[in-house]
Amino acid sequence: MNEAQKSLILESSSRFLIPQGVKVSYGTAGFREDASILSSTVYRVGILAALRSLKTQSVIGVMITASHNKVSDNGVKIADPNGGMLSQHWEPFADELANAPSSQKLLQNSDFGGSIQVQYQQQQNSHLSKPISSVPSNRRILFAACGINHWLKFSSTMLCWSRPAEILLGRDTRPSGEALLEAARQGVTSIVGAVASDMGILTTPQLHWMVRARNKGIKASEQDYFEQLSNSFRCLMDLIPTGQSKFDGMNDKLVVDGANGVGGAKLQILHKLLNVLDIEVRNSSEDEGVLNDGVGADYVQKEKVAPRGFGSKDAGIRCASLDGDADRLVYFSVPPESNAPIDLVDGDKILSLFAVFIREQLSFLNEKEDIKNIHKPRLGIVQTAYANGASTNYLKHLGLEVNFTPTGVKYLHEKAADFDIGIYFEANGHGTILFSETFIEWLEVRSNKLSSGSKGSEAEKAALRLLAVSKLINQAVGDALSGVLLVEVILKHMGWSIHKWNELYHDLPSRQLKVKVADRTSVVTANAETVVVRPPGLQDAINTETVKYTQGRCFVRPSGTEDVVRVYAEASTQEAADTLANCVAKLVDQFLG
Ligand SMILES: CC(=O)N[C@H]1[C@@H](OP(=O)(O)O)O[C@H](CO)[C@@H](O)[C@@H]1O
Ligand SMILES: [Mg+2]
Repeated sequence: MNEAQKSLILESSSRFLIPQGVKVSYGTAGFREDASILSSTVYRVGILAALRSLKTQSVIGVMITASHNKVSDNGVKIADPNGGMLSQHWEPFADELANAPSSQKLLQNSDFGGSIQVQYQQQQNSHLSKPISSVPSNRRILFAACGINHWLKFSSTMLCWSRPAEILLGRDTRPSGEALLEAARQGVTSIVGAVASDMGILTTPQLHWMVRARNKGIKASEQDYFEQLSNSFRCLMDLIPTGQSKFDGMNDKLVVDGANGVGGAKLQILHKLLNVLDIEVRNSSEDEGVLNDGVGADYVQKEKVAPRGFGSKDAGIRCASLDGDADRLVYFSVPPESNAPIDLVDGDKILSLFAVFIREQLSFLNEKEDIKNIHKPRLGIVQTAYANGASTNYLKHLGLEVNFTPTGVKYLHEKAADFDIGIYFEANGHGTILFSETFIEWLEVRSNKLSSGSKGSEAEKAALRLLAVSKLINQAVGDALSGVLLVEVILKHMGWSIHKWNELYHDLPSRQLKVKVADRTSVVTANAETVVVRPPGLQDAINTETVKYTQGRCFVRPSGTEDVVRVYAEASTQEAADTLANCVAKLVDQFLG
């Protein structure tokens, strides 16, 4: 590392001293802590993002948000070149940088130039080289993260990279966001030549969308985002079968809970642009309420109650709730009696609605004899063990391929990318539909052919609908705004009310509990977290309990975001699900307490 670079990092890092005794970890949602201790972490993530940008020679994103956490928390995560989550290989490096105890240590950990030299020497003297385990651990991580051939192209100083680092910065509405964004900016610009662009207050999915668009060389401003969503939405509206534009016994109105966060205000902008939907936004950041306090998708889904500002006056109206950074979405309807539980339409049911619609379009496309043997697009569904068993049964009965991954969007997203069309959702409402590049190309060719041969045919409309869905639904991450628009247009297409939609299947009663244990990492699971392999004996004990219940299913796993072991149980009645969950929670306590 040259002297100018060294002094730049030393000088800027002295403004962001690491708090004593705090150790942070880059989890499923990046770094998330009380906002008051985060500035050095965010500054260092800025450095990491610039290094990631140099390594990938692409635009990288940094989002300052703590999603559905309380307003005094904040967090930071990196968006990779494809708009997805930071590559898992780099997570340990994020931890090393964020936890480096001093500026000198930080300097060593950011020393790409040094790494290149070591790497280069190893390559040149491979018969003499030291075993990799003798290389300092931060360097080993870099080696794992970066292909050797790639490194060899560069000299020992990062100033020789062909394209300077470029980072897009975004934040949600938290009061701590502005200062933390400034910390991120200073981190980025402490790498020579790196450029940070402040994109302002955004939803998390907007920032991810912009990063993906920039790297694909397409228009990437917030206005472009709104235009792409509204144009593809209008296209889908125009393709609704005639005579299908009225809901089945339901008025047109949608009321959205914005969690007092960023999503409400952004939805208002979309709403104005669209001018065709009847949407009322409550709990917008412009209102009085506190972010995520008795509002938002996480609260509604976990507590199964209506958010603040909603009550029996809304009975019969279609309602939806976004989380604090608008990457989660659930629907619900409020009962006429004030203390009855709400009808929750969760991520599993949004997934099912999308699957029914996509499957219908694919069947229109496949109807034509001439393509039967040419290409059969593969539709794949991805869920986690938290998906309600009734949803999985429903999807399998439709003949769909259902896959399971561990909890965490990065796993679901990765699996969904294996298909021509991959639909993934967590029960909590985070999910999207991925279209492979080859499938999009195939669709474009096919819709062109159909428009010259059989214009106006169902097959042509199906191809156009699928193309519009691929533009409407965020291809980078789950996005509550594009999710709302897709749900709304599919309900119109089907002529379904929220009640009809909710009747697709009936959820099995379920219960989630948290158990505090001495060390949650002593629970090790396998098979997409459905089986405990350590401590020995715990899974057998869970099995013995679970078989006592009709339709019983139960699993435990250590949380990735809280210091607890989570217990999930399902059974044919609520009482049985509660009892099963409580018994298994006791077992967890006995084995690990
Ligand atoms: C049961 C549950 O809802 N788990 C959530 C929660 O993860 P845990 O690892 O369970 O703490 O936060 C993750 C990040 O937001 C989200 O992806 C996941 O679905
Ligand atoms: Mg969120």
